[in-house]
Amino acid sequence: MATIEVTDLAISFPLYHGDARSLKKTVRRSLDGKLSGRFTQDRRERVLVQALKGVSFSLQRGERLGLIGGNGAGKTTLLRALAGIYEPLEGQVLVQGRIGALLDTSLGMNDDMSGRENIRLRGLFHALGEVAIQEIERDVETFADLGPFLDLPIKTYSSGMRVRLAFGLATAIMPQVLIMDEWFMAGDASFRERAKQRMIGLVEGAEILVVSSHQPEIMQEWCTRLLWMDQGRVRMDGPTEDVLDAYLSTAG
Ligand SMILES: Nc1ncnc2c1ncn2[C@@H]1O[C@H](COP(=O)(O)OP(=O)(O)OP(=O)(O)O)[C@@H](O)[C@H]1O
Repeated sequence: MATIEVTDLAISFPLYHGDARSLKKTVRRSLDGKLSGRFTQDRRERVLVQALKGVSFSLQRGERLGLIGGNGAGKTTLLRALAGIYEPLEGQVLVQGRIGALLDTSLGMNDDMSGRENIRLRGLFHALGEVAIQEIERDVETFADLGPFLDLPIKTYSSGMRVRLAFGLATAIMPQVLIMDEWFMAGDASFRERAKQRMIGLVEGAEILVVSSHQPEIMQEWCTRLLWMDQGRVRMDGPTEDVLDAYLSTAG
């Protein structure tokens, strides 16, 4: 059964810079000699940006969680930590269930191969047999609706075409936990409607969705619960309408 358990998660990034000493000085000067809550230093005196700090929550089967918050709040870092791309510096991320991550359209794709070849490659990666691979190929072909482009190298695709293929693929081999950036809900209205139908199918199968978005309408449409991220911390966690009301009233 799919579950997510995040406990006291902290992630930070060292600030490498051409002139690290002057960067450190600038940070220090601007903070009146002290490092603020968002910046720390490690033992090697490198300046670190605290992308996430003290983040805890758990998700059960069937929950659709939205991440909201301003620029740099930590949403992308949290999605990447859930997908296993970033290792926690402190705390724990426990994800049970097969993960599908829609964070980057080039993730797991070979640019020189055609859409069809990429579909087959994904099937082989998941150790599927020929019959199952053919089924996925038909399914993604119909969903992505790329016409003759399906047999051309994906480096010839527009960004919207890549999204269609990546979305189709990630949802064809059913993940139990779907982790997604709002970028993937881009595309024309008819694609969004079909993507929504497919997502509803996934979530109604009692799996978990975690999605990041700046758009309140997307949150209302897709999520049952919101996590409001602010400066790398969870500012509020609750039902979509409650958190959205509080967030929008602060944003003014
Ligand atoms: N690879 C990186 N190197 C250094 N700092 C980073 C890196 N990735 C993120 N950060 C920092 O971590 C913090 C959180 O960034 P993150 O991208 O998670 O925010 P976000 O909420 O997704 O923002 P946005 O809505 O603008 O995309 C920011 O202060 C950012 O500068």
